[in-house]
Amino acid sequence: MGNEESSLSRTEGQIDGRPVTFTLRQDEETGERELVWQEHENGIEGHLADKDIIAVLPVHAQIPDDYSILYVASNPSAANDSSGSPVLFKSLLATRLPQPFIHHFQPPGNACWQLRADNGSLPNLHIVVSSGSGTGQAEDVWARLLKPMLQHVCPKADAYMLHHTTSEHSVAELTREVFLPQANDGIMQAIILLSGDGGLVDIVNTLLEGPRGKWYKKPNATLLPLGTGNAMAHSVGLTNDNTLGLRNLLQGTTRPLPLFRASFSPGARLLVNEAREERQLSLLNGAPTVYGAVVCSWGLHAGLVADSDTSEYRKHGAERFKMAAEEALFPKDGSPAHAYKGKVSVLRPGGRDWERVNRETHAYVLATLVSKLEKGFTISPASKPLDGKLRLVHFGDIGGQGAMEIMTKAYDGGKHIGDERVGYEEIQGLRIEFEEEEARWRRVCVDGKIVRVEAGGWVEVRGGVESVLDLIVDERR
Ligand SMILES: Nc1ncnc2c1ncn2[C@@H]1O[C@H](COP(=O)(O)OP(=O)(O)OP(=O)(O)O)[C@@H](O)[C@H]1O
Repeated sequence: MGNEESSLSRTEGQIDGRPVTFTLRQDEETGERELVWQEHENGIEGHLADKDIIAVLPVHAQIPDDYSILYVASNPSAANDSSGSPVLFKSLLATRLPQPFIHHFQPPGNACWQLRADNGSLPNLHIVVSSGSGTGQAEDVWARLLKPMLQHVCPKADAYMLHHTTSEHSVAELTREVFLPQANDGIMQAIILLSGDGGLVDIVNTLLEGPRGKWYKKPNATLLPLGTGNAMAHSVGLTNDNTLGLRNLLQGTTRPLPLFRASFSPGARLLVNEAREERQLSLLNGAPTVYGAVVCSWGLHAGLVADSDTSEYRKHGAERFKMAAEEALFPKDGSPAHAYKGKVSVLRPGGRDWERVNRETHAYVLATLVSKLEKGFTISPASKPLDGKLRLVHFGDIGGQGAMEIMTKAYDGGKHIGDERVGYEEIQGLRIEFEEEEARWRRVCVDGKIVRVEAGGWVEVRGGVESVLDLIVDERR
């Protein structure tokens, strides 16, 4: 958008039928941009911040001056209700908007929203409302944000299938029963996921479990970030505005979602139901296997994700990770932070041999495909959205205080990688052989899921898995 002085940035028009003067403004200090209008009749001023705007859409080809501005406004009742949608859907009808504004917010010609129909047929659109994600906002976000927006942009508002999760198995079942068979039939599917990283990972794992035929057509998925960490959403930049993923949904294009594979020794089990139960993992060539798009870790990170995965901790949102970290680094019984025993080896890009990390004990071993694990926590600053590069972050037993210093630097824009105690590099593979007696020190985190490995067991992580899903990302940001 231009500045206030440009003639292009000031027009005479209408807002919901009332004559106004539009101006584009940019705050000199913050750089934040907004559309401002002043009503001719009464001088009342209105404004819309750039960050609140979802899209600007033409109303009809025969009335080229008219556009709908779709935007969000904060939900006043959300302050006292942790399951309330933080924002609500709104729209305005605007006539003769400044051209730079239209240019900036009109979805590009290749935006997926317009491509979601195959050969002119209706899009096969699925909406997955994951009621157990995060602090339980998905239902209200569906009702007060996404649904009204779909009714606005989609002339056939019932041309979608709505799925509400009822258990931790819901997304996997839906994928097994609907997404995978349809993909194998060559049907194009678009999935809008109101969830955290977990929903995405459940879909990917189930797609990879089943046989994929010759006609397999990758579904595309878009996220409304309603989990706790929302690592993928933060890392691809879709939380840079206030629209809870809606701008990304209307303006983004498809990109293959890179994946890694974590293979385990035969006794590895998935922990569920707050670690009260364990489940078998799917087998690939006889080895229990999980796929991930975000992170595979052992040590402090895996421990705090596992320990904080209770309904009591979940009430605290992303704070739960910090609370569990505090307890792990400075245990209440006064004991030191745990030194994790095991052999860690890496396979470097282009290398053929595994190379041992020269250390007997470890505090943090984490391989990731993304830059951020939660808002502001930049674990891998070199990672670019969906670049498919697996990176390792690791450090040894440096005590609770030392680990806290490193975590604090990670929250400060990823400065930890400049700390000499931290190892950081691109890798092709990671292998850990566990040398711990106690089971809780043999827990591995794969995208929020916790796998417990048997005594003397191992895990091996490899990048470069064939993508089975496209993610919608607005790369223009
Ligand atoms: N209705 C439900 N009942 C029980 N479990 C559910 C229900 N809906 C979703 N779940 C489960 O809750 C978990 C939510 O995971 P998700 O990743 O979406 O959110 P999160 O863990 O809060 O966020 P993140 O992974 O981004 O930190 C998943 O394991 C999912 O299977």
